[in-house]
Amino acid sequence: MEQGGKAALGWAARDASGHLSPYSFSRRVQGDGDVTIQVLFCGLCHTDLHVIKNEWGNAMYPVVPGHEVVGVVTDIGAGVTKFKAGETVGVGYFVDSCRTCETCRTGHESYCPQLVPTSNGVDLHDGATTQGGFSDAIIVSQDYVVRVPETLPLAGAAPLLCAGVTVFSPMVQYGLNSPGKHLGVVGLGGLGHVAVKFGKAFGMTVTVISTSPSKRQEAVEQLGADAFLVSRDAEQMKAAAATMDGVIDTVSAGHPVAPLLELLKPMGQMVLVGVPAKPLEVPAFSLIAGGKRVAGSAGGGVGECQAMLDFAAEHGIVADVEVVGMEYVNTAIERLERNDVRYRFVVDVAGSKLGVDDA
Ligand SMILES: NC(=O)c1ccc[n+]([C@@H]2O[C@H](COP(=O)([O-])OP(=O)(O)OC[C@H]3O[C@@H](n4cnc5c(N)ncnc54)[C@H](O)[C@@H]3O)[C@@H](O)[C@H]2O)c1
Ligand SMILES: [Zn+2]
Ligand SMILES: [Zn+2]
Repeated sequence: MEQGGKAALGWAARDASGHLSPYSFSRRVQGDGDVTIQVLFCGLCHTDLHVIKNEWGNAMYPVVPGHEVVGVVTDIGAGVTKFKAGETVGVGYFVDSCRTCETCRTGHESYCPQLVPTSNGVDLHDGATTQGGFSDAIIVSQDYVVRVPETLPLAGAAPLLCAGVTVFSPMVQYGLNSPGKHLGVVGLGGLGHVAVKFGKAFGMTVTVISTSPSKRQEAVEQLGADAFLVSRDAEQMKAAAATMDGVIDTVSAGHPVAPLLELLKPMGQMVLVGVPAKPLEVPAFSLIAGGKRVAGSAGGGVGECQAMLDFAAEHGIVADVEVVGMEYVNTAIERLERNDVRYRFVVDVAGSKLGVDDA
């Protein structure tokens, strides 16, 4: 903990149990170009779950999760021109990057080799572990903060900061945003349900591919999907073979990829955004026959995130959320783990008593 830091309160994971508890810690002092943000709402992304349970082997405990932050600017440092106190803003998966590499210079900051994740990252200023949005306030350089359009409900907007831009960015990059094209969305969770909404707003035909037949009705009737395929039903999958221009795969655990590649038209594009801990099996033949393409995609740049929020506001898109208090977060984590959420938990951080260090 650096000297002279700003006292902060949050909830942290101390070990791989998946359990969070109150944590008092210190944030860096607001510097030139920084904004101080009081956290209002913060979404619970499956990435938080992977990290706090150390499923990717990179947890630096204690970890305060949370990278789908909506808050209000309470203070600004010298030289801040983009934001004023009182404005509603968002912070997503990362809070800093090198600013000079090719990806930073071209607006693809999420691919910077020195990317600083909002939570469980290493602050370029002082080497401290970054602590995320499950806390009272966060201090971020203005260059990594976005404006939340006034018309968006705040709790529903929070998941857009990660889930939203993570699906929006590759959809735009791979041309999966043109009317009339057919998009497959695999996994109907936090990322997947927002992908369906963006796909429909782009004027596409959207098919959800899921292991849970029970999600059919909600996918079609509530989210507006055009069709629903049960991935374990070989006949349904066969009937849909070679019909899709793109498939976006949001699944968080190991699963067969070859049957999904069959859904693509020749030269179709699959985009992996889900991050199962173990490698996926991609048979060469499934790619070569039909000249299919598989890409990965991580988050999106700051400019893309702003464009996504503006598009969401224009089309009235927010995530479907279950808003909970911080005292419920451990139950929320357990429920997320068993896929029992429609479709994102969002913690009402400002409305919760964050408590004091119990360690
Ligand atoms: N690429 C990125 O930048 C990025 C950003 C955010 C999240 N992620 C990753 O994306 C994944 C999804 O995140 P989320 O927040 O939407 O999670 P989520 O838990 O809300 O949704 C995951 C979905 O996958 C489904 N699923 C889980 N196991 C499955 C299996 N074995 N077979 C088929 N379906 C299965 C679930 O039913 C659920 O619908 C996670 O791995 C997360 O870490 C990546
Ligand atoms: Zn995330
Ligand atoms: Zn960089």
